[in-house]
Amino acid sequence: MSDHETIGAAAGPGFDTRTGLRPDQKAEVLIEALPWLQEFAGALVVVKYGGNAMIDDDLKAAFAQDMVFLRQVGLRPVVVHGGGPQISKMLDRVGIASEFRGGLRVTTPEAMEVVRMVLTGQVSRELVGLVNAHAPRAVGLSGEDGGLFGAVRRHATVDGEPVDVGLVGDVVQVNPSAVEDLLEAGRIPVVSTVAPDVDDPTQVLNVNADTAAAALAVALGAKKLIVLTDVEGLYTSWPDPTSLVEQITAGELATLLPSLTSGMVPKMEACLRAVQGGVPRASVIDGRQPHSVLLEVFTSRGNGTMVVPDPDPDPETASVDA
Ligand SMILES: Nc1ncnc2c1ncn2[C@@H]1O[C@H](COP(=O)(O)OP(=O)(O)O)[C@@H](O)[C@H]1O
Ligand SMILES: CC(=O)N[C@@H](CCC(=O)OP(=O)(O)O)C(=O)O
Repeated sequence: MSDHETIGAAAGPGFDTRTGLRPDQKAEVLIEALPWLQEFAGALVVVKYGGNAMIDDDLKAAFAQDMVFLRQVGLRPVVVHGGGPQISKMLDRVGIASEFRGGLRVTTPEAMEVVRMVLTGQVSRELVGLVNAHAPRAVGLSGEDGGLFGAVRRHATVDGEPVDVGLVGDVVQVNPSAVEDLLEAGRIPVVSTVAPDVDDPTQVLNVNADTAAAALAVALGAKKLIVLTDVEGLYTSWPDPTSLVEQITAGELATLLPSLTSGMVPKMEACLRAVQGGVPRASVIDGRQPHSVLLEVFTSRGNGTMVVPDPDPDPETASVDA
């Protein structure tokens, strides 16, 4: 008899040796989801899946299963994926060094070819395949498809000084109809973040995936933006574990932003832009936790850091916080 079977025999009839839960505990987990299933019925949720959270095959498969679960229970998930580490690995293989300034990859024309190839030809394909292993719903598209994104060259600054980051873009136009058509057809769109330059549409630009996810969430009128990364959330004084932030208002985040560094800058800027653009909630969660998206959407505690709008100064029109 295995350890689990021994525990199961002691725990009584109906004990699930696979999950380690008694029937009443299982029922409790399902019932906890009920108010959230009601709250999110039909909701459009943009989920940004960062390359650093694609750590192993089991985690990626669990993420794909979560997307199918969301769609199956009536939400409308849209995946925007990153792939920073995967791009760096491929650049290394072809002998091109990776350099970041202000959290953005310095993108030469040679690097841009690799960025486009890895995002649309490798990372997107893998995610689409993993989702479709559960249900044939995923369709991959990039910012180039159906006029989804238009971008302008980013004029980046570091410590107030202008820096040249090359072929890096900021999304300034979103035509979400291609994504909406897919959602209407019951699909799960999987979006890669390369975008044509609006000033020269034959030129594609490398858009940070956090930034693109925020622009898409605003354009689609999403109910929530969820950003998966490889830390628990935002720390006000990184890496002090006691400084993890559970909830922060847009105003507080705007004040904190100048003190943030590296990958957290585009991530928190994206959450701020999303909330300022009308998305009611933007959360940064730990993608290293299997099924972190399900836990975020369907449990009372959620996890990570949630960015919320500033409180309404007029108590007459202020709504009760969900
Ligand atoms: N204040 C902070 N709070 C949390 N993480 C931070 C902070 N400052 C820097 N980081 C770093 O930012 C990283 C996440 O950004 P990034 O590597 O770009 O992730 P992703 O690939 O998910 O977009 C974390 O792994 C952490 O090392
Ligand atoms: C301009 C810029 O930095 N683009 C990113 C695009 C991919 C991305 O954002 O991936 P993550 O979400 O995994 O970081 C890059 O080249 O790495």
